[in-house]
Amino acid sequence: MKVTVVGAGNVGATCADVLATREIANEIVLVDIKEGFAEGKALDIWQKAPIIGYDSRTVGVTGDYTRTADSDVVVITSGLPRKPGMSRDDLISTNAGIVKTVTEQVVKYSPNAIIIVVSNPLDVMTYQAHLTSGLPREKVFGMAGILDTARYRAFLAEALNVSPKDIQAVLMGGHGDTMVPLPRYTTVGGIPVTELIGKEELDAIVQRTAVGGGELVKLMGTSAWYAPGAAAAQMVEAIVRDQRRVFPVCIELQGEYGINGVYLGAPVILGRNGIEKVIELQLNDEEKALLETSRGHVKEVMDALDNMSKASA
Ligand SMILES: NC(=O)c1ccc[n+]([C@@H]2O[C@H](COP(=O)([O-])OP(=O)(O)OC[C@H]3O[C@@H](n4cnc5c(N)ncnc54)[C@H](O)[C@@H]3O)[C@@H](O)[C@H]2O)c1
Ligand SMILES: O=C(O)C[C@H](O)C(=O)O
Repeated sequence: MKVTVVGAGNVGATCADVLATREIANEIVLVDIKEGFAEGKALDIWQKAPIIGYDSRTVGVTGDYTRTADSDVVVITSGLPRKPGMSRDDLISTNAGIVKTVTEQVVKYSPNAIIIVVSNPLDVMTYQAHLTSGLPREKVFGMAGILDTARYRAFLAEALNVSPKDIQAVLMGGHGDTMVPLPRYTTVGGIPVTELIGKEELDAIVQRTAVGGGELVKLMGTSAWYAPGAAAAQMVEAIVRDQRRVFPVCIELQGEYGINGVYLGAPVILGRNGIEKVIELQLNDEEKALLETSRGHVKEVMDALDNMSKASA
């Protein structure tokens, strides 16, 4: 299997490193626009192979998409990360241009690839990749839900003093402060989380999760990369190994949850064909209201992207 990761910065290089270290693909191509940057990162990952013991080949290129030809999966991480004081939406004008150019090159050389978008603002950059590639929603979708649920699971594991491996959870909605927590569907080793933790503490964890990206931006001056890179690699793994994993993924809803034509996080089955199925949960009135708020916010930013595209046409 051949996997391309576009953007050899913090998230892209971490994703490529996890793909190589866990031998998820036998050939990994890292692409960046900065001269020599992807080549250096790929060489460094390859030189780690004898130490850790893996044989996935990593290759880096500067803007040479011929080297990415016939990739099975492409992960797009190119674009600016936010700085303290910024929202993800503030990145839209720069990153839309980058995601558009990159997607054009990706589909030119790998027309059959499945595309996973990571660049922010995530839901709208996934929409941009969909518009540019013309691919069906099953083959172009975004990574955010695995990261958001991982944060939630990590906070819960800390609060309950249990292994994060035993916490199962799902979140929905846009990747941002309007994400939709679903504590009703959170279990700890099969036990509903509400039996193990009080409402106040759980609400505080949900709130911390919603602003989890911002917490890290404040601490580091730029956004997170270890968990995001690993989350994108986990999606690649589900596809190349046809695992049919159940993950929350950013996908264009086409009537599910009563929503049409908006990119939002929802639980799906992920396998060899990309999105194998969108799972429709029975939401209660409170959850439906939260999802509607999230839909409204993402739709506004999608409309802003449409207006930008019209203005520049
Ligand atoms: N979806 C998520 O959950 C999530 C999580 C973390 C970060 N992100 C987003 O991912 C993006 C990357 O974050 P990062 O921390 O890796 O940033 P970074 O600055 O470390 O890396 C971005 C890389 O993209 C490259 N790049 C820019 N334009 C390019 C182009 N046209 N072609 C190829 N490469 C190009 C840059 O040279 C840089 O190396 C940001 O937009 C960030 O907000 C999303
Ligand atoms: O917070 C950010 O800007 C990056 C990413 O979306 C995250 O949640 O870590």
